[in-house]
Amino acid sequence: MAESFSLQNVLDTFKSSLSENKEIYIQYYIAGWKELVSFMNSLGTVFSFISKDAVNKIQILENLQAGESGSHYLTVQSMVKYELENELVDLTKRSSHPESGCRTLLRLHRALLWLELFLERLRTSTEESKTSVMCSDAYNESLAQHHAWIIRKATGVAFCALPGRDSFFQVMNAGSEQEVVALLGEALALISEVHQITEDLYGQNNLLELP
Ligand SMILES: CCCCCCCC/C=C\CCCCCCCC(=O)N[C@@H](COP(=O)(O)O)[C@H](O)/C=C/CCCCCCCCCCCCC
Repeated sequence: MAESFSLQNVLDTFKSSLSENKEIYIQYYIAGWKELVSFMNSLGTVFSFISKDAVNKIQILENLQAGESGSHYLTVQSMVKYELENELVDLTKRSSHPESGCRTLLRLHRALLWLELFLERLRTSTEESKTSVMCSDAYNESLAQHHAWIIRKATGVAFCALPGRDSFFQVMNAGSEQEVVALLGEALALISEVHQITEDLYGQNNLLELP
């Protein structure tokens, strides 16, 4: 398991991603994902195909931030405005802008819903609950509808290799079970807020189905 991983770190980075006026700083949003990916890497090579895709998407966003138009990629709101005003988003099929920031962040945004559903299941789970079941139920309610059959199959296999509930509670590094449950509640409120702000922004701009 990743030694330095803690749920508090994830909570802190997502907290930093929200500005006073509820804009989302891409740098911290990405940092939250990096924490999660480092945890996933510690679970074994069966998860490599998932973490490679997440890392690839994080890298695309980091490249945009480091590029000559980087100042427009400060927040999700400024990115959406800039890319739409400058016609930098493929809206109906992938063509001239296959790796726009809007499209790339949408994939992570959908995965954030999976995370929210999974953590909520963990929070309310009992000793008998199976992480593989919680994880695949959350996946089926969120990301699965956006994935091809082959990805759904591979993902199902990977879920079977997940460690048990006790290991998850330990790796969160948040103390006793009651403390973990309390911290999960706090993290969930924040993740849900970040998700909802992005969902509303993308919905208002018809960006929720970007190819
Ligand atoms: C104590 C905390 C517990 C929670 C720890 C969670 C750690 C999760 C870390 C990272 C999650 C990975 C995020 C994956 C992003 C996937 C984006 C995506 O949907 N990509 C697909 C579409 O992209 P395009 O082809 O349109 O560019 C792509 O096809 C996907 C390929 C790989 C499979 C993605 C499966 C995602 C499953 C998410 C569950 C992860 C389970 C990890 C369990 C710890």
